[in-house]
Amino acid sequence: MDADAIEEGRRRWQARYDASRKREADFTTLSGDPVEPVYGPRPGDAYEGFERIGWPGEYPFTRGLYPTGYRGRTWTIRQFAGFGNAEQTNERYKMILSNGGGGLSVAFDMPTLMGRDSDDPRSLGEVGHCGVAIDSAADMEVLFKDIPLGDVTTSMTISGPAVPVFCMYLVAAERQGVDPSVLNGTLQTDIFKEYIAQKEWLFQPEPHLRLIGDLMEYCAGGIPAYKPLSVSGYHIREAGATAAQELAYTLADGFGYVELGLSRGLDVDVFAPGLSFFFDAHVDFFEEIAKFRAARRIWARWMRDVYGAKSEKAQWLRFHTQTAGVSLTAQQPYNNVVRTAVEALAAVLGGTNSLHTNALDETLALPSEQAAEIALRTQQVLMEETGVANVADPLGGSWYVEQLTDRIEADAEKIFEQIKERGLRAHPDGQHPIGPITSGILRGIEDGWFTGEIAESAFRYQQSLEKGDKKVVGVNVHTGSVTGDLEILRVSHEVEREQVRVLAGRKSARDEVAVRTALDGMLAAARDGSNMIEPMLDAVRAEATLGEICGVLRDEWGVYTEPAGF
Ligand SMILES: CC(C)(COP(=O)(O)OP(=O)(O)OC[C@H]1O[C@@H](n2cnc3c(N)ncnc32)[C@H](O)[C@@H]1OP(=O)(O)O)[C@@H](O)C(=O)NCCC(=O)NCCSC(=O)CCC(=O)O
Repeated sequence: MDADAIEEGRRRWQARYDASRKREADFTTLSGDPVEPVYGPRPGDAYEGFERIGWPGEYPFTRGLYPTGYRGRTWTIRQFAGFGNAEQTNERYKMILSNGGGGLSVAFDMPTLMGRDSDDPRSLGEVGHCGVAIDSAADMEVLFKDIPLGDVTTSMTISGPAVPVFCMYLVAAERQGVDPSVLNGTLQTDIFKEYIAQKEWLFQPEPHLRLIGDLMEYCAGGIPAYKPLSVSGYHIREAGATAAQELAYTLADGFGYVELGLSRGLDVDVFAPGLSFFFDAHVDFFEEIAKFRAARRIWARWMRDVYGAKSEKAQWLRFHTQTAGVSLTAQQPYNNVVRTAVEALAAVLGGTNSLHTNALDETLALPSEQAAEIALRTQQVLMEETGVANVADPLGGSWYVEQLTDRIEADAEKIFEQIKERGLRAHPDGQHPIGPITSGILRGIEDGWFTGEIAESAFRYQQSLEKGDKKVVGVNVHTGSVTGDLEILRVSHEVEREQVRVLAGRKSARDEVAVRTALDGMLAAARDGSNMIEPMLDAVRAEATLGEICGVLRDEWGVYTEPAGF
């Protein structure tokens, strides 16, 4: 790009920056010297390929979504939390919010993630262990007791039974007297990544996609700020994918949901802002920063050029980041604080919108209160002390980071081509039921391609670790240690007994006829193809449990069994 065009861009950025609201904060270095909100080429310098980098707040958004960067608003500190029953988790949320957490993020226990009630025999031993147990709207009410749902953004990490859980959240809001249309938050809902990596699905992909389409339609129509999908690379990466695979599979999944919305006749400029993303921040500092920058650029280009999005918000890739659980070690666990800080810094330099920092004890158990506090404080040290929120995309223009960004983007584009080819193998006539990328994803799930590719990458990394080419402190290098064991959080099995007892009480107190009638209404909608959200809300209002709702649908749609692969 020639020097004049760069200057014109700088003037455009400056005008938008001047017109934007900024935080009341001291934007100088520790020594008191002023810093600019963003840096670019020196005036008069040309820069080849600058259109790929650009200025913060404008297409292709490589440098961030806002002209102000974090001067307008810092990232949301959103710590993923949940354990035991709704009451215990509610206390943890109040602790997080009173200590400066900016939003909530619900971790559910395994039975809830699989759409089972706490009294289901398959739930035995798992209730309240890896997250909070939620059986019905009554639990959801307790979970958010004294937390005004209209004022706090809440993320819920659940995909298989995401839609009934969303209905419970809506009913909890109704019972607080909050108008559901003002709710703002995020539901994970990303079923593609369940088949690819996380493995917590309920049905075959098609009925899941139908439910997701219903949800997108419902939110686009009535809850404009709510994000019904958090397209997740985190679990794909944690399963062993490379940075480029994480990026490409996740963005492809996102394209799949866009194709789903379009196939339902929805307006891309209306529903696309409801798609958000969730990435891993692994320990290779610069590669991660490049990955985040490439993510925004690729998404904006595809949304504009392939799917016809005209509004900026529909071209924006907004993302949450979690530091890499898989990088933490049980050996010398205090070192995990350092790893997490480095990973969190990469997320921030990559312009994350929201961030979770892992606790140092997470390889061993759910975080203790002390470990959870250190994780929270890690973000606050970055935000308040280091000056990283002063300048937008401070690594923009670094030869290394720009080349890494280009390389990861090119790698991702190659993977999109492979996915499209798989789609064409499934539909050689080019007649795709939802869209070309979706066909490729479904084919890749069916024939085990994604899982195979991820397993290959995981295997290669493990080999290099075992050969000592890659090093992990405390594991294959610097293994001697004088630090003692950690106190870890243990969730008592008493929680399970109590949850089952409370559930039995609620079931005996409800109007059984109302429950049956509502479940029948939901089944009728499942059969006649109409939008299922309203009838599901009725079932939830009648205190039908998660297991009952999912049970009706399992009976109707069947369950999914993964094909064996070698
Ligand atoms: C979009 C995100 C990513 C973030 O939403 P947030 O509300 O926190 O932030 P945001 O949208 O960026 O910002 C809030 C509002 O401020 C505005 N805003 C932000 N920065 C601004 C700036 N500089 N100038 C002007 N406005 C600005 C935004 O446009 C938005 O307003 P408007 O709303 O008006 O636009 C959302 O989807 C989210 O919260 N995701 C979290 C997902 C999550 O927690 N997942 C946990 C998975 S945990 C998991 O899977 C477990 C893994 C494991 O451990 O196993």
